[in-house]
Amino acid sequence: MDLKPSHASPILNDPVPANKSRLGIHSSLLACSQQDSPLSPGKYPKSNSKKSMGGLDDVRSNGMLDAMKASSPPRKKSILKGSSAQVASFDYDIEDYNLWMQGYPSALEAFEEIIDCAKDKKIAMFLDYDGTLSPIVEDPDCAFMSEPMRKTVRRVAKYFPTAIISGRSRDKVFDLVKLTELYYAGSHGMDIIGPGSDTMSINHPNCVKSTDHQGKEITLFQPAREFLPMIDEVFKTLIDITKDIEGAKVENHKFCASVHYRNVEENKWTLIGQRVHDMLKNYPRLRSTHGRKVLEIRPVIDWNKGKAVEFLLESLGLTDRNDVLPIYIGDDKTDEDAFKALRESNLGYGILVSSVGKESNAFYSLRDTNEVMKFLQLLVNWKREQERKHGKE
Ligand SMILES: O=P(O)(O)OC[C@H]1O[C@H](O[C@H]2O[C@H](CO)[C@@H](O)[C@H](O)[C@H]2O)[C@H](O)[C@@H](O)[C@@H]1O
Repeated sequence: MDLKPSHASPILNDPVPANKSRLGIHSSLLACSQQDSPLSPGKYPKSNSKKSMGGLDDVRSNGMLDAMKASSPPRKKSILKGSSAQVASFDYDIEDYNLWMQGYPSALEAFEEIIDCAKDKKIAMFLDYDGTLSPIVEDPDCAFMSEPMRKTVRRVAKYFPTAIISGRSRDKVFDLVKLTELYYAGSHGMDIIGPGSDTMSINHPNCVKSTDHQGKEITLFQPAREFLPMIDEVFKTLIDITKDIEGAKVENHKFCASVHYRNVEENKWTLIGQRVHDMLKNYPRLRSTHGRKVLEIRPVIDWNKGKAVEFLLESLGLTDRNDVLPIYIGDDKTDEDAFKALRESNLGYGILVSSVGKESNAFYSLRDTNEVMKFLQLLVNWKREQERKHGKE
């Protein structure tokens, strides 16, 4: 089966990715799409705040402050209709949200549609960590995964090749997830361990041999290895330049570093942004991206979560096949690279975890981590039933 679209994909130029480019996908996936969204281009801009801040300084004039403000919407007490979480409601108009859902249908409600596409295929599951498997909390060190979620992910991995792709360091995310049956990609995919141990070529320039926690020999894929000393240096500098800003927190994720401002007074956000921006002037080979109330400092290399998905699929022997359906679930801007990779290759589905309407390259949505768990459980139950029918259980 031809996995390429029948015409040049408009995806890159399309400002309304979720509705328009649904039309550009391969027919096997298209058959599963039930509706096109009536949303108009630019309906959900990345930022709600005013664009021009008067050009007072770099951070304001280059839009960095806007992005910082928009990076996680303010919470509000009202509960969204049908929401499965007590805290998953935000300061957004509910009608607007429901309209948005027409372009990004709930993966729970569209479950039949999804498994219809999956029934003759091998699902490969890719999961983000923060905001997807664990709810967003104030302290990044306390972003624990619930036991029911862990049990669910373990079951998912029993039936489908499953990888976690996180902005955290590989070690940190493993410490939080604690499941040996998964593949792990840390530092936004710049540190991958997994199927590679058996199939990754050690001759690849970015592969290195190492040992895991149990002393077992493994192969790591680390395309930003040369940046290790630079990130260490930058981590120390970031601690230094934020030490007088109450609530700021800096994390070292080995191939990238994070500066959190979730617990910083909003009137200090510009200051943080400005200092990070100034520091980066000394590091032209680094750049900053925005996560949820976090600035992420990372190497300027052509690598991201989307490339990591492609790499893992290849390492798993799952590329150039028409019987594979990758599904990526994530909540953050950095997950958009993975959604985009799947959308552009017409290979599989991105599912955005969000309680607010925002433009995305995902196909479907889930409101919160509870809905993620429900979706994963449905997949496992469906797969078990399939295997039972085919006499495997
Ligand atoms: O790719 P991810 O696994 O989603 O990691 C992205 C960032 O996640 C963490 O920060 C976010 O979650 C924290 C805990 O809920 C929250 O306090 C913070 O505001 C969020 O930005 C992690 O600490 C970052 O280093 C990751 O880059």
